[in-house]
Amino acid sequence: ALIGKTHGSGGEDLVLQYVVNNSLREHPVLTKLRLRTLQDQWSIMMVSSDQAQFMANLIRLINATKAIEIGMYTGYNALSMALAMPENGRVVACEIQDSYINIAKPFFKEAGVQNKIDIQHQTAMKTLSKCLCISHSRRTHTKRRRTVVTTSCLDCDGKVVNPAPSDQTSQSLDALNKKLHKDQRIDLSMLTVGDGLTLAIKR
Ligand SMILES: C[S@@+](CC[C@H](N)C(=O)[O-])C[C@H]1O[C@@H](n2cnc3c(N)ncnc32)[C@H](O)[C@@H]1O
Repeated sequence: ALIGKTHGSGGEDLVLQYVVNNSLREHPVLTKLRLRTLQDQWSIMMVSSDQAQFMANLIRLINATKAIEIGMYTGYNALSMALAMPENGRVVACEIQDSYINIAKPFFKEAGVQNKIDIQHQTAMKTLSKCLCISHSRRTHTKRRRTVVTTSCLDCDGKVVNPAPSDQTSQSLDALNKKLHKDQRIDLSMLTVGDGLTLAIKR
């Protein structure tokens, strides 16, 4: 089965199939988690494996020791990032649905990274306000580190390209993409991997 996904041609995308066949290196526990997640009726929400691998490599590249996962679902991306981090690395992962958290937990344990993932069963707003508040108060004491914010930018079916007036999700995503494009405080890249990935790098 095709592991990557795109907004459009999906399983018929031979180039994507080639990319996945020739670059994916999936940890065995990630494979198990992916197969478990595919049994869920909302598995379309899962991050694509090639996108998660890219984010893990980004973590290695900038030696990140902190990541915040907003909406972890069954935890594929959170686990992938935790595996890419050193022992002192921490992924704060929030999720509002406890059924998804319950799926994720045994896989985090099996991969031996449960101590690196701080699961927060609460809304993104609560997690973000807590994390950003802490990082702001620490900024005066520590050396400035590179901050990379990544967001999903295309949604899984590409509706953001021409969002219907009634489609609030795609309208909001489109508004965010346009806002980031104008924001001179960041360097920006929008990638078409998975459901689309924006890299916003604080200047
Ligand atoms: C697209 S899925 C995320 C996929 C996930 N990153 C992965 O690795 O497969 C979005 C998730 O966000 C959760 N969610 C939605 N609204 C939320 C909120 N306000 N706060 C926290 N989580 C939320 C949903 O329950 C869902 O599990």
